[in-house]
Amino acid sequence: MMQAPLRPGPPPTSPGWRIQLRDLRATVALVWASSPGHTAALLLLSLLAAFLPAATLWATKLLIDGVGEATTGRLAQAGGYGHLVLLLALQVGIGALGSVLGSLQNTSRELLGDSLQNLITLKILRKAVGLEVERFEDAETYDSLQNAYREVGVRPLGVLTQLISLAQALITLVSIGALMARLGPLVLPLVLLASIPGVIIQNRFGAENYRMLRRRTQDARIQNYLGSVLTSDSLVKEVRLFHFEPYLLERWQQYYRQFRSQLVPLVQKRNAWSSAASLFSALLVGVATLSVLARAARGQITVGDFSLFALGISQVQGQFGTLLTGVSGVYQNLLYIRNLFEFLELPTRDLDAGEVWDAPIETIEFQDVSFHYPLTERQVLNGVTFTVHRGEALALVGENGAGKTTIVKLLTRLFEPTGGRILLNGQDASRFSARSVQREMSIIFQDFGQYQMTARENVVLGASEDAAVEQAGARAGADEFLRSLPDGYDTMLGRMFSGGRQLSGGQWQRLALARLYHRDASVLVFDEPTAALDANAEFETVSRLREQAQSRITVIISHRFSTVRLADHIVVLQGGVISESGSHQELLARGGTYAQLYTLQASGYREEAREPAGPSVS
Ligand SMILES: Nc1ncnc2c1ncn2[C@@H]1O[C@H](COP(=O)(O)OP(=O)(O)OP(=O)(O)O)[C@@H](O)[C@H]1O
Repeated sequence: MMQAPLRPGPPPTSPGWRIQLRDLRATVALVWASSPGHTAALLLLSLLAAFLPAATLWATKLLIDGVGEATTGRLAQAGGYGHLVLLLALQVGIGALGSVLGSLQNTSRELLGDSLQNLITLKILRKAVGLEVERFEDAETYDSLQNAYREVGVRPLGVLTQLISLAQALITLVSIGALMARLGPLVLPLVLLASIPGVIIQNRFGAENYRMLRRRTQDARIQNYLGSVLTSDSLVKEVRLFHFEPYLLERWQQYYRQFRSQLVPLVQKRNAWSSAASLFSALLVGVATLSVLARAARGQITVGDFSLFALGISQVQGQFGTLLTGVSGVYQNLLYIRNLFEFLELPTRDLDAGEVWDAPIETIEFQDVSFHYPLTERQVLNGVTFTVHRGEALALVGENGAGKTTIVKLLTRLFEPTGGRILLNGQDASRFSARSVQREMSIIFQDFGQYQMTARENVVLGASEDAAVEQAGARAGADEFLRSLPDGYDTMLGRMFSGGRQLSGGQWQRLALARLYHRDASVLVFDEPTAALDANAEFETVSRLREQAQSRITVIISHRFSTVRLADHIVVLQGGVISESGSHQELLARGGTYAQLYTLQASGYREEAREPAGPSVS
């Protein structure tokens, strides 16, 4: 059965002409900015080349007329043999000039395309850096990013090339048209008319193709995801073990079949209409040829004139087609480029806006903080109030989805509260720039990064290097295994690149801890710090953490009560509301949720310890 897409794709959009005009200007400016020299060169060379077809036709006509005279014994009238050779040289010269111009044009276009691709990719990456973290959890942003990337390579250069082709076609058409006008008043209009149906068909189906692709964006993303699950190194074990492959493959194919069912009628219809247009065109060209033949029969034109007509038809049709499709091609390219601009126009957050915070954080105070994620209504935090001082460890406890990580996201200024205030050393945090506050914080997230880079890069993350790298490694209990790697801290990690050493889950986590310690921050945040560590390692890590937290504020999120109990202050969250708070002893004495959960987990350990046959906790 066909699976419904997760969400419907974005509707096809046709921006108004004002937007199109603005995009056109922006595109030309973008191309120019990427390489002014190559853009100017391409423009000049193309305009020069636009005169060549007419020049070739005229030279050919003169040569054929000359040859005609010569072969009928009137060489002297043709200007003599020398003149014929001169005409031939002219024709060959024009051809040679055409090749030189063409080659220079190609060079400029290729280099311009490369600079442009680089500039746009850089713009996209810079944009992504400035986007709100929330955007990355939003499917639409992903679509937008994917659409933007798809357009990087060809579209903007396509617009410029088409604009140049338009000018080029106009020049060529006017110059050849002037030559053809000599063959009778009807010839040129008939030949031009013959080009119109083909162009109309091309436009109509081009627009339909665009709409189909845009509708498909979301499906293509799901299909890509399915493919990536099938080829992922981190998922391969689970996928094999659960025999997930047939289902994934089938779904992947379903998306393809759905796309195919739209593609087939489109291709068939387009080709049927195209052949009808060709027939019509051939008919009109036939009529035009008849009128020229009639003139020839009356002796009103020369053989050269007829050759001009015969060779000129395809030129005129080609250039007229370029002229008509050029306009719609620019229009269509601009539709695609809108995807790029849509992404580049997404609002960014200025992380440096506000006063600069440059002191250690001594107290953090949540005052009646509430929060709902952007684009959602549901309050995930409600009236959250607590204070934590330097030297203290705060633990956040609660079931999945209670709001623990959200508190951390607010604390670390990835998001701003929608209600209430967060005070740092008694001052409203929102006054200060997010980046300057973040400098005082170090964090290890539940889903911390495993960067496919060297161990050293994993620890310093671009910060200037010093001896503190090894110190941080030692504090995280990672120094020993990192030193034992082939190149020590400079060993490439992960499987993605050749020569990379894969670490175990616990080792990666220790490396992330080293990263956390490496930043000399006054607030340390541990979101599930010990999830991938064994019991010994957990005890070691948590004890070390307590030792090192004396002059800092430590915030710990954990489901393990053995970790939580070490905190000075424990906040229990239920559905985004604090249900109780206090020290471990206070909460136990209170006999509330915390006490119940603690007793439950502790009894689990005791049971296991008593029962030798049961699973051991090692
Ligand atoms: N980006 C988001 N957009 C909308 N809702 C979100 C987003 N992230 C989290 N939520 C919702 O906010 C609530 C709190 O999530 P949060 O991640 O803070 O929980 P948690 O207590 O850390 O859970 P866990 O123990 O599973 O990590 C959940 O109901 C979750 O569905």
